[in-house]
Amino acid sequence: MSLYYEAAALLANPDKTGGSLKSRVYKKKDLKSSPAQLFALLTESAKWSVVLKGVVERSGLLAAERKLTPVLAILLTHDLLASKRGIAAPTNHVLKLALERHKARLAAEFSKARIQGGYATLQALREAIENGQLNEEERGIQHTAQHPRWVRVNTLKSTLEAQIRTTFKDFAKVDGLGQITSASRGSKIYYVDNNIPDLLALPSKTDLSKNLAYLRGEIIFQDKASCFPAHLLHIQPQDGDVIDGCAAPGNKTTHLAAIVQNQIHSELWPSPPKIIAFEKDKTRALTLKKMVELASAHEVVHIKAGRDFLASRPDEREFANVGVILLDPSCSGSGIVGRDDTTTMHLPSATPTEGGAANKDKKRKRAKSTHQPNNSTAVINLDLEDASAEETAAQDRNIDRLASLAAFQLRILTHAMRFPNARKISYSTCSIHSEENEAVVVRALRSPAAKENGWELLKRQDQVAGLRNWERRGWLSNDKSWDIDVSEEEKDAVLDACIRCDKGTGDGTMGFFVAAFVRDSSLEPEQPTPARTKDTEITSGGVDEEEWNGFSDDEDLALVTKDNISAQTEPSGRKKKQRRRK
Ligand SMILES: C[S@@+](CC[C@H](N)C(=O)[O-])C[C@H]1O[C@@H](n2cnc3c(N)ncnc32)[C@H](O)[C@@H]1O
Repeated sequence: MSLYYEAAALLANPDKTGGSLKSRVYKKKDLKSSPAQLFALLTESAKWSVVLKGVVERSGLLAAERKLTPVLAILLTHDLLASKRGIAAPTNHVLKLALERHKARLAAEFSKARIQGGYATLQALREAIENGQLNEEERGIQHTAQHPRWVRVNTLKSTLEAQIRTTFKDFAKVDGLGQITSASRGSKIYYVDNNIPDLLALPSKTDLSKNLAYLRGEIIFQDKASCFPAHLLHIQPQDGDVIDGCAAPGNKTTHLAAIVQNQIHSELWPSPPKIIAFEKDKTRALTLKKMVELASAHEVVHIKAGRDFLASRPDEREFANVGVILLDPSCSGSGIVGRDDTTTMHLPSATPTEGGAANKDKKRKRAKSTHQPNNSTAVINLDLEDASAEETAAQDRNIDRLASLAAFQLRILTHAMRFPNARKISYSTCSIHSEENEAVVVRALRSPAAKENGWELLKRQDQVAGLRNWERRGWLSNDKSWDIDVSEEEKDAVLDACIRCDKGTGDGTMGFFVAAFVRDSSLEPEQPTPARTKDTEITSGGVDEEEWNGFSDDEDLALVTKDNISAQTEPSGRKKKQRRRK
């Protein structure tokens, strides 16, 4: 099989092998071509596909050459037009012959696209592609603002000042984010964010992956929007313990830990607080553990590996001092922007005649994949590395999927509302769909859990300064997303309390949503009732031990035991005293 057929087969992935593109290429046993050559061909072609898609479409290549698929067309035109080596096949190879027949037309279309895009030379176009500065629009290639590389300084290990003095000593400070999003490759500049403390923006392709500060966990790559939930909770010493209900890979958990740790020396803090981090998926819990340890958050964070937050009992003694809950549940991921370790292959559509009945019988060979040849917006999204993302980007807006995600998100939110001493909850998603966002918030407010326990939305005027001033508030992505009877006044109040980040804006964030709930302070919380013996058995030692499938030194179990002991010996006046201080 030629290099190109092998590459196309790897993309089509008919066996549905999991993992990143890199692991699929390098782990495949029976390859004829070299894995390095295959990986380079696929990733480079994907980068260039933003330009090559239009070139192939305008040349009529797919209509004329029936043996070509959209993927093969991109791979071959890449090597023909953009690679110094040319097409890696013998002169008489059927694919090479097919491309050679259209070489003049393809080259002309390629030059036209380059000139229309404003690139005087091929080298200039190459640099723009390397920098990810091109975006596909209907009529050609366009420049696009770059998504910054956001870096949160982990104050558990370092300070903003120390990082500026060391890691970023060769970088110049700029006053506007615009200078970061329009910076050219390799620019050594940084911008200190004015909404979130200890957050820096750097030009998109700044590679810090081998930097010591990153490897030591002193800095963490975290999108600005993803820092909103922990900041919005505005945790105070008297708030008690914190639950992170959906924790892996741990960006928000470690952010919470940094916030809590900064205040730990406060006299107001009645006892060392803990952050209880639930993660249902055992594999992701391992990533969480690594991240927590690297960030030096392990003294504060107690990981509940493989544990479902929905199965937790709010009235367990262990949670008696939980005053704050952060919920960042699984969502459609529709707000995610391409990470540096992802790439997209844009596929050319076939000619208008291709989908016609006459052609249907011709049984043309087309690689099976997520794309359809006649879909002009067809893309294949590729994870290059086996990185652990907060969420996986959604391919489409599937109504049924949104409805089931929204039902799960509502369940998790209303479950949190039943923790007897909880006073603050944040709810966030990296989705742009209001079905998963504003609609979940309204339904939660209407739920018995909210009404019985006196939960209401944290109004904009009561939000922490950096987020009160944030201009992007809630909105409805479509009228049907909110099929609840809500007065205009109520709707305005809800939308104003909700915070949005939109992708592709000058804010340089991903698409994101967050809202916070607070408890009506006139309602005295119920004293937590000790869980019955049977329930204790269900949620502690015995079952955990059976289910445990992760770390060998079972710190979760140790914690449960310790907490149970401390709960039993804790003076009962402590919680009352704390509440009086509020
Ligand atoms: C969006 S991700 C969380 C990202 C994380 N908050 C961060 O900032 O790094 C959602 C996580 O919740 C986990 N999850 C989903 N349902 C859960 C449940 N019922 N209990 C605990 N974890 C859950 C998923 O496995 C996934 O790792």
